[in-house]
Amino acid sequence: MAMALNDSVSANAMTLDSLRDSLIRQEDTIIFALIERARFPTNSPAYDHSYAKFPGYSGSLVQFVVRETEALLAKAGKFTNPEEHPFSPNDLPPSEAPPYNFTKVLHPAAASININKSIWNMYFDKLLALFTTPGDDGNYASTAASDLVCLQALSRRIHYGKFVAEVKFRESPREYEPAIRSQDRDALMKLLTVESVEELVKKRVAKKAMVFGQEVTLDDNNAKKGKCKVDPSVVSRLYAEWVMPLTKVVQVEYLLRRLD
Ligand SMILES: C=C(O[C@@H]1C=C(C(=O)O)C=C[C@H]1O)C(=O)O
Repeated sequence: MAMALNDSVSANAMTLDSLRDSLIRQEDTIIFALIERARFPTNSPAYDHSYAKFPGYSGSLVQFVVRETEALLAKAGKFTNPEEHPFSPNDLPPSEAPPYNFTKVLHPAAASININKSIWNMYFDKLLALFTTPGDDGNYASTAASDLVCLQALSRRIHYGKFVAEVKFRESPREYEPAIRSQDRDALMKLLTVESVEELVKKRVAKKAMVFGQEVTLDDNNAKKGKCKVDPSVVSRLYAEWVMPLTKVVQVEYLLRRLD
């Protein structure tokens, strides 16, 4: 069973297997988020800087929604959890919630790693066009809210690389230490890569997209063998080209600082 890392039991029992279970569960979250976003057409005005002017703000509607939503969630304490990473880190108010003592698993340098800019660019410049249909139905605010759910799910999964790297380091510090001391990114990348696991992930996410994206009917004879709500090959490509490589970038960035 996948448990949140802020559970003290799981912090003690944190293993590569338990982290991989969590990554597997997060696949469901990501795929359902994509399915929800795919209900809307591309709705390009949401991303157009000249579409609207919100008072005191310059930028696209989606940037406005992300910044304002994150500001609210920051006040409510969301980003005090080391699993969460904001997309607008420079504009955030402090938490107004009582502090929670999250179990300290990571090296303190982890806090300086946030690759959401790369995730943002990947999502808007590459992924979005692959799983939405061209068109405009005017639902820009709901579309932007759906985008943020996708971005947050992807970000959480990709930044989980910090915890994966920590466990890999703890399991074999003597293998990692020389590469960390010589700040050798390529050697670290090689050490932490497990191709057999990556192959399974690609196949499993395609299968999940097929299962989760089916039309469910009570009459099996009439079951529509139609299109999936999100193309399984796009989900597999998302993981192969972006999610897993970015997770590994986070792992390398974390390990480079692990002995600071
Ligand atoms: C996350 C891990 O590290 C690497 C990244 C993977 C991923 O992002 O799914 C899978 C295998 C590894 O190459 C892991 O070993 O589970």
